[in-house]
Amino acid sequence: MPVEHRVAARGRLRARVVGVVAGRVSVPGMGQEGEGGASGRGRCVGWPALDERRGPLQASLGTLGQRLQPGMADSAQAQKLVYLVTGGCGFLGEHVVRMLLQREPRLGELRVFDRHLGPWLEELKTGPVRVTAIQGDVTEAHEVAAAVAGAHVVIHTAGLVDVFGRASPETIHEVNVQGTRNVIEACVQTGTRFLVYTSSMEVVGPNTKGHPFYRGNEDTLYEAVHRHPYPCSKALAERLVLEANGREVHGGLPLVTCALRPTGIYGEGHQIMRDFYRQGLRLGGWLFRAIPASVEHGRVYVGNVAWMHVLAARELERRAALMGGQVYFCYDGSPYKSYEDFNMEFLGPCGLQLVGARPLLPYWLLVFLAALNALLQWLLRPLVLYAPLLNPYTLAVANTTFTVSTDKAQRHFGYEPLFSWEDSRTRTILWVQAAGSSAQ
Ligand SMILES: NC(=O)C1=CN([C@@H]2O[C@H](COP(=O)(O)OP(=O)(O)OC[C@H]3O[C@@H](n4cnc5c(N)ncnc54)[C@H](O)[C@@H]3O)[C@@H](O)[C@H]2O)C=CC1
Ligand SMILES: C[C@@H](CO)CCC[C@@H](C)[C@H]1CC[C@H]2[C@@H]3[C@H](O)CC4=CC(=O)CC[C@]4(C)[C@H]3CC[C@]12C
Repeated sequence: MPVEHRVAARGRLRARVVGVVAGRVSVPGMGQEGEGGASGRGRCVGWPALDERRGPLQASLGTLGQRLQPGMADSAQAQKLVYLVTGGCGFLGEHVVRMLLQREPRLGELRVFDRHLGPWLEELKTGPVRVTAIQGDVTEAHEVAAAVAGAHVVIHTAGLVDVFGRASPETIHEVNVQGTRNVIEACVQTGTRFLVYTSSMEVVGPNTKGHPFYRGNEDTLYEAVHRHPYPCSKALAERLVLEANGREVHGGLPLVTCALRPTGIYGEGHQIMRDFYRQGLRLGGWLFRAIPASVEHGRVYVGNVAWMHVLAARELERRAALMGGQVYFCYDGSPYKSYEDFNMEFLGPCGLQLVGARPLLPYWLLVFLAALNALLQWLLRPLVLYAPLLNPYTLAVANTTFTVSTDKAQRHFGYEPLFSWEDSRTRTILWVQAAGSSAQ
């Protein structure tokens, strides 16, 4: 039976903590290189500047937890640490949570914060590490503060990933930008010193002009201009995180932050891959090529993205001067291919075929269909949510080369992919097969 625990502070209801093994929320106590970054400091057309929106976090810590000891002192290296993963029940978040439990020896308590808690969290509570499930919303500053209080490290993956028009631009901004601001302010107020933010390749591009980004790295010059609410929000949030590096947190020590920028993530739990599989099954085993095979789209395996988060979080203290305020693309040995050809690496062994060596429809017709979908979405909005995969934005992303080639994470914090391409491929195929058959 999960224990339900409500954390009260300042007389208000805080985030719901579900299943705290020992019924306790806070266990506090612990502690630039010139590389600039592939722009990402781009412009968001039609979006407000950072400071035009909400002010700083208002919530106080109230009675929550003990006061933090500043920093993780050398003498306390063996000390067990408290980690918080926001969005810990999402596609990437679940992998980060499991990776931490498997590969972080200093982990003493793992707080999993999400708007929607997954039932799989229950199975984690029998292990040696205390797993604290916290149902909360990153847009609620007091809920975030309650969850952060006493944590040594925050991995902030929570976000609204929507490029299909399901959510309003305001909601995307609220979750991705204000939510991130709340996380930063909570760190500052509680004395939490280490923050790893899950950014995105979308912070850089593809831009609105469709310029290719061909095997670029964090220093590649690129004109980052965004119009879509999702990349705009990720770019603004990333900037907040990087600018917060060096801020004094409660206790007097500096906040150390970095941002990881995955390209398109794939692997177990990837819903769009599963949707393509089901669509192929419905079409009798066929998928139809829409994008030229020559357009390269960057992809990275979820297990390696999770591993990169764990390593970055671990090394942030020791290598604060080098890593603080830095951005890192997420990369591994996944091959450079078009979006559709890459998907076929998994869908092919599951019995699907991609028809056509070249796109079956002329590009202008795809542009027309994407625009039609956008129009239908707008017309139908008062009645029903129409949000197909194809729209002008997704077409532009899928049809513009964007791949990375870098070793910055290896140089800065010793990252090597944990999973080879063969492992990543096999794991993903097994998951697609299982996810597909469970849908039958
Ligand atoms: N999926 C991809 O290909 C890529 C994702 N990313 C980033 O990685 C992060 C994770 O993305 P995914 O795992 O793919 O998405 P996801 O949708 O599977 O996971 C996001 C999680 O955040 C939670 N969440 C959303 N709004 C929340 C709120 N207001 N309060 C608390 N929790 C909230 C959701 O419930 C979900 O569990 C996001 O920040 C996204 O921008 C970056 C690059 C590529
Ligand atoms: C034109 C269609 C023909 O089959 C294919 C449409 C595919 C699109 C739905 C995807 C193509 C590229 C994807 C995006 C990309 O991987 C980068 C992303 C990074 C993120 O941070 C979030 C997800 C995404 C925007 C991802 C979303 C789906 C695509 C647009």
